[in-house]
Amino acid sequence: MSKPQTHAFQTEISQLLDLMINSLYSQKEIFLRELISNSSDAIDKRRFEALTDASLLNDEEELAVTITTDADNKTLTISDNGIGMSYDEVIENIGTIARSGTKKFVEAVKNSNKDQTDVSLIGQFGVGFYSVFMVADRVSVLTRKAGTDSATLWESDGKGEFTISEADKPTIGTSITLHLRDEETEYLEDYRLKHIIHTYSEHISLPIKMLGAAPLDDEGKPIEDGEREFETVNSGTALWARPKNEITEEEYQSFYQGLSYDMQAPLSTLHHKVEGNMEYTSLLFIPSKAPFDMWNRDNKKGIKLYVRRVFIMDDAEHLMPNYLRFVKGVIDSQDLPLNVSREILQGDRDIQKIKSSSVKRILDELTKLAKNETEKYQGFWNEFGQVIKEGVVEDHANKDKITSLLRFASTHNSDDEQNVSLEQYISRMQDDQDAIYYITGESYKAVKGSPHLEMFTKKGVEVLLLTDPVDEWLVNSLGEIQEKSLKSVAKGDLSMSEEEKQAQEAKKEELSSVTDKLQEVLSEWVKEVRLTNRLTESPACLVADENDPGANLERIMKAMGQDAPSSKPILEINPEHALIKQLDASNDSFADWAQVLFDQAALSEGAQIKDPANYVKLVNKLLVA
Ligand SMILES: Nc1ncnc2c1ncn2[C@@H]1O[C@H](COP(=O)(O)OP(=O)(O)OP(=O)(O)O)[C@@H](O)[C@H]1O
Repeated sequence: MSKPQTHAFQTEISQLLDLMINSLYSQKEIFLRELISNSSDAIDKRRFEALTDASLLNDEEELAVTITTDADNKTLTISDNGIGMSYDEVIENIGTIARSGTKKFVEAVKNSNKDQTDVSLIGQFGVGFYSVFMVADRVSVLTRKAGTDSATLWESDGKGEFTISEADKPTIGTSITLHLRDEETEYLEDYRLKHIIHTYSEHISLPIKMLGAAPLDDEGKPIEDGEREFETVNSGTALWARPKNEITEEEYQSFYQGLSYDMQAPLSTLHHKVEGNMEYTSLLFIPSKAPFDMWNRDNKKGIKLYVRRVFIMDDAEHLMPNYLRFVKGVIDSQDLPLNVSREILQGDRDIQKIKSSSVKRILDELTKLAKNETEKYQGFWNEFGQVIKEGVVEDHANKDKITSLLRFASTHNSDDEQNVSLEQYISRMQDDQDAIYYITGESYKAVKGSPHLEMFTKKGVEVLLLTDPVDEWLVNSLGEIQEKSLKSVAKGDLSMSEEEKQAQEAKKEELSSVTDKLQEVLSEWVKEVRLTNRLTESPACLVADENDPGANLERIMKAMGQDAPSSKPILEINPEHALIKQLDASNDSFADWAQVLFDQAALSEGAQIKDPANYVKLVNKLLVA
């Protein structure tokens, strides 16, 4: 047998271990949940691989997680008969390759208070195994991969290095032994361990076994040396397979926590058993709070696929659309073949049907909440609204339903809460109003103060205030709602009454020398200069041509590192403003005034000006003139 080899932990893992050992003080018990969850994954994998290679599983063997303690040596051992790891896999999986979540986790813990939020991050970031160093000062992993004869022993005190060597192990699977710190011996107590298992791992669909009590003699006293038998301490069954009316709220909640690591109760629980041509069970949860990684569109989705109670795969992307990536749950099919692959799922008609029914259930539930429990729905919208908006673009079949779920901030309200539905907006529209008006921009403050709103405010016309990046795509995808189209207040022409048109024509004549000259000196920056009917207080504003992308979309595209087709805006001037009235095309400083006017118009809609230093110079020059 070869000599043990010593390896250094990868830097990020070292940092993580340092945090585990020195900074995390609360809820240390979750290390057990992490190990049980890894064991359960490993057993699922063995069962799955045995579907194509029957030699990997022997019918008599009961797949289980076993927990034993040794009080004299202060050790706790968690064993499973899962898939196991080869020598190379051990090196890779524990110690060498940091998961993508590791760095983020280290940063998140460093930035947070030392309270329980620290620890609740562990599961979410997928850095589970290393949590053992919160309670142990030495850990050994003995593992043998299914289908092989050789085993591997990994050992470490968590301080920078680990050793690895070839070893003997009579059975397939993994045993992890924790040498508990002196102050952590509570994890040798059966009642404590059972309590943790009930709290966190009750619904793992595998038996978790511990030694039962000593047998009793004829007088009912425990026989000290009597042989103790292993007993299953969790319910060990698939919760979703049980009849709905036999499942308590607490059971649903603890199952949800096992799936999501979210300590809060879910907003809604949807449990359905579908029978008939296609049989399946779905248990879906809508969380109350957004997970930290919701914005990562490549991230795992929360649906686990089972076939006849056999776990097939996690993050089954074909079961939930992207915009519902926050939904967690299980779908268990009676009909799919056990060897179903991702490729097969992609084109499978039954899967499509399961997916569309699941989406319908979730959207119906949200519609119900929006109608009957507005406060609860508002809480949901505040957490997940931005993601739901993606649905309008992504899911044409359900566009109407999703549209009715949308909520926006509006000039009708005095704060930035997104709580106005399109239906409400339409019900408040003025008699002669032909469009749903909106403005997009970087922040609530920027759009609320935008000069583009001046005339709308004066006329009492409501404008939706859109500041989420996705809104730009949303407004383009929405189309007509109750025969009303959406119109940006910062694009194209605004409709005018006959009277207004005539008044503007007259002014146009009067100011033609000014507009022509402005057009000439600003030709590098603007497409056109024209009189406005949008402004009441400001001298000028920039608008985009009807079919141009607009300043906000260009800004967002640039921020995303994409090439934004840049288009020149139209400068609109307010003939009633003193500054415009004073403009004299024959004045020597006309070009300076024109530049200041243009830059101001950009600034007031929250955009950046191209040459700020020049702007300051020009303003100062004009101030002292
Ligand atoms: N009991 C085990 N049997 C087989 N492989 C294991 C076992 N425990 C851990 N591993 C391997 O080590 C890897 C790292 O485990 P770790 O708990 O750090 O992260 P993870 O399980 O991938 O993420 P998460 O904690 O989010 O589930 C696992 O992905 C798995 O490949």
